[in-house]
Amino acid sequence: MTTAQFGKIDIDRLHIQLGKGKRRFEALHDVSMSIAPGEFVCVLGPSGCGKSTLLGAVAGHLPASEGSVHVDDAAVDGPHPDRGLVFQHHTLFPWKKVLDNVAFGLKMKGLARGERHQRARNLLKLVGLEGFEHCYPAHLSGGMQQRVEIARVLINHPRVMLMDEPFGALDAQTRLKMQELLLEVWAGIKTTILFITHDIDEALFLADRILILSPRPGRIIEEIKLEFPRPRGPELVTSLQFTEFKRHCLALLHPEAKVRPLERLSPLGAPNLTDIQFAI
Ligand SMILES: Nc1ncnc2c1ncn2[C@@H]1O[C@H](COP(=O)(O)OP(=O)(O)OP(=O)(O)O)[C@@H](O)[C@H]1O
Repeated sequence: MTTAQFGKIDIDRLHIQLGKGKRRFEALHDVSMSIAPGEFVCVLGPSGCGKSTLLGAVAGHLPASEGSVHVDDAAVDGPHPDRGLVFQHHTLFPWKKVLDNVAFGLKMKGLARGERHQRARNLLKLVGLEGFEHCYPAHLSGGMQQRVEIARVLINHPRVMLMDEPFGALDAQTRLKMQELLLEVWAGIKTTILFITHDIDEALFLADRILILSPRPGRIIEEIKLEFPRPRGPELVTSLQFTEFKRHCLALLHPEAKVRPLERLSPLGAPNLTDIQFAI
């Protein structure tokens, strides 16, 4: 596993207002956080709380109303290929073959055809799509299209990957496979990942740290550090610690369910059964 040098994100007292005139409202309120190079951070929060807005601010698509966003100490003031975006719905060019979709970023940089195709092939291998270089996106499954998306972003060697519910449209089994694939790829390249999801299990499985946002206007209400050992596999989701953390997240995100948050999450590797008194 490599150690990342780049991809530090600093968000300082960020406020974002959206809409115009009387419809103007605050989407994010006083959000501050720092993400270390190579860290995997997931953001969870209720629908409409501003998760995509936060991602949009780091991407440079949405200006701060107050506060700032820095990546590697440079102020974010617009989009940059150093910050790659992956969405739920793919943005592949339907008229281009897989290889040309992935190589597109390098074409923009002026690299020769042979070089860009070679790099695209390497990345397609990394995401398990060797042999599909000459297919058109429409001939691939949803999971395969998301693999192409990931390769397409990785070809720019981004310092930061911004992922907005990238697996939200996939069936449960494909989603799990994609999560494992993403962890494998990330372990190799160690780019910083900021990942938005609605799915508590997904966040717990993937992240080093989870940030939970309040309902609109979004602000950080809790930060959960996860030290589940890596590499992580499907058995993790059935462990006692995983369940504890899941119940804790549920309590914060779905107060109507009256799941009580744990006062103290038991330390990883040392489950304490007396902690599992989830009064409902
Ligand atoms: N361009 C815009 N103009 C006005 N309102 C907007 C705009 N974009 C988003 N909103 C509103 O801002 C709020 C935050 O939106 P955002 O998409 O960031 O939330 P989210 O947490 O990602 O939601 P979801 O989980 O449902 O995708 C929502 O209430 C949304 O309706």
